[in-house]
Amino acid sequence: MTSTTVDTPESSLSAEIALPWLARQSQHGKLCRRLYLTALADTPLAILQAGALALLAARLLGEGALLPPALALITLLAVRAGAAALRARFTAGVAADITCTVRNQLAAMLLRGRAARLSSGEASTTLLEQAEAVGRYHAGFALQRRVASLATLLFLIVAFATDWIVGLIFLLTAPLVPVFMTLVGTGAQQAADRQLESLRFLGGYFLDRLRGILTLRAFGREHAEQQAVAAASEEFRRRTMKVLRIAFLTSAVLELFAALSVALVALYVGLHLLNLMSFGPGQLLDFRTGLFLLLLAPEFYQPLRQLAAGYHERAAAQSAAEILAPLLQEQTGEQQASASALGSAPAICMDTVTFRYPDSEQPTIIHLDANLPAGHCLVIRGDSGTGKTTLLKLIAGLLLPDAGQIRHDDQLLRPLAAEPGRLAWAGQHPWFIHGTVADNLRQAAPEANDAALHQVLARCALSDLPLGLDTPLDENGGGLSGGQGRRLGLARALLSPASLLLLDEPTAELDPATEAHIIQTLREEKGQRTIVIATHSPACAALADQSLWLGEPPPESGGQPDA
Ligand SMILES: Nc1ncnc2c1ncn2[C@@H]1O[C@H](COP(=O)(O)OP(=O)(O)OP(=O)(O)O)[C@@H](O)[C@H]1O
Repeated sequence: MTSTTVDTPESSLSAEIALPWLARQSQHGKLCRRLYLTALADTPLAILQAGALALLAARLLGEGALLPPALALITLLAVRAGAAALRARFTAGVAADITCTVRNQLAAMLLRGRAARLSSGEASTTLLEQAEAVGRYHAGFALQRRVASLATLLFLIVAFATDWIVGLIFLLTAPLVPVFMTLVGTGAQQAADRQLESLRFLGGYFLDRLRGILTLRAFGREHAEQQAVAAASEEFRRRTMKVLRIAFLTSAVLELFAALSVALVALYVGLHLLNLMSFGPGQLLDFRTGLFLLLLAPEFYQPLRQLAAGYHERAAAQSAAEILAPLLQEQTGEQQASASALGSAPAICMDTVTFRYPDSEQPTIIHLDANLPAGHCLVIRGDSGTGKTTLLKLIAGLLLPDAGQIRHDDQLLRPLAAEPGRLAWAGQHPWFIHGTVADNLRQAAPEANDAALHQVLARCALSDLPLGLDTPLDENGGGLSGGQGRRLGLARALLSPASLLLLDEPTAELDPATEAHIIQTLREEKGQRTIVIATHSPACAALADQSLWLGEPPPESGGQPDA
């Protein structure tokens, strides 16, 4: 059997393992099987079609009824066209299914904040382009590789059974395809890697500039940035063209191989039919058999040509898998660690927790220990940049410690998505949906009635909003002042039924009267929920049942952290 499996020397083992692993996540195994069967069905249909056409031509030139081979030919053509249409449909279905599965898993991972190492642009490129490359690879090249192996074997059996010299021509020329693909493999992979790198850069760069467009205008940088985006786009175009050039070159050279091989078979058959050659089984060759072999030749190379045409899909998917596989495997590990949901207010235990951002040389949190009983309030203090927000994210499970453990109620921290509503977060820069104040509050409690919404607004000193619950908001909180936006974020957290509240600077930039109002609200929450607050405010710090200093301890604490 002529194997068409291609493994370039630079193949990364992790990527090769990851690609089938990703495909197995797909729920639609049935669709994959149907695709495989319709793809396989083409080979026997092609052989029968060549046989029927040769018989019809022989009868046209000689004797015999024309109707049976003509009917058989028409039926085979129709069945083959139907199988091809079904195959195209199943291919699209399988590719979409795998892409969707990969996207869902990535999205879940992003929602849980496991993408600290990915910029927004990279994350969007990963979600859109790379997930699609993996889907295309599994429905295209990976499947065609298996189909081409079996089809090649079947054609060889038929060719050897009909005329061993034609069988030998097929056998000797078929390996040219995998050999050539191996030769172009290194170049194709490098080009695909560079294209992907360029796309990721362009995605991140463009998104960042779009976000900061007002700032860029304020500093008169629009033109310079426009040129920089154009340069990045041009680089991406150049790299894409290189990938396409390799893809076209591969296809063109393989077309040439296939044409030469078909010509060789035609020469052999023609010389024998004209009695210009007198060796091998060809001496006994009649017109019908000769035509059958001639028609079989292009069909023999067809699956291999299709394989070669999709070779760049493999390079693109392999580049994508290098990035996707570690992310998704990390997620599986987390899923296995997850267990049952927590009940009411959790106790929190931090055991020698250490955390370092991937880009930083020094850890932000080093060997941190703390024990917070259920329903208590922990206040985290420290100078700016000492890691208060980072610690809140660690407690939320949005970041994972590099060493040590964080436990909620003696159980290892579970992913947020596994227990929606377990905790509520009010950050320094709350995110809002485009809608009204009521729409945003109901993100936390969809069933809450207007009275409950008014009550929570009052508790957060927001009773005087111009249009009350109908005040319109945009994504950045436009429609409210910065302080009102932060308090609305707090109101949303308080409205949720979460048993753990994580609050980042809830009283920052408030006048003393409003701060006292908010502190009173938070005091009322103590006991019912476990609360962790990061703050610079001494008044807010008075809420603490326990406090934790990050960085240099203040002089009044006697030089000791007061955890
Ligand atoms: N995504 C990130 N990647 C790399 N470093 C980060 C990231 N986020 C924060 N840092 C760094 O980690 C350190 C702690 O940041 P963090 O936001 O936790 O500080 P903080 O104590 O909450 O500060 P502040 O009081 O100003 O809000 C800072 O030095 C910051 O530059």
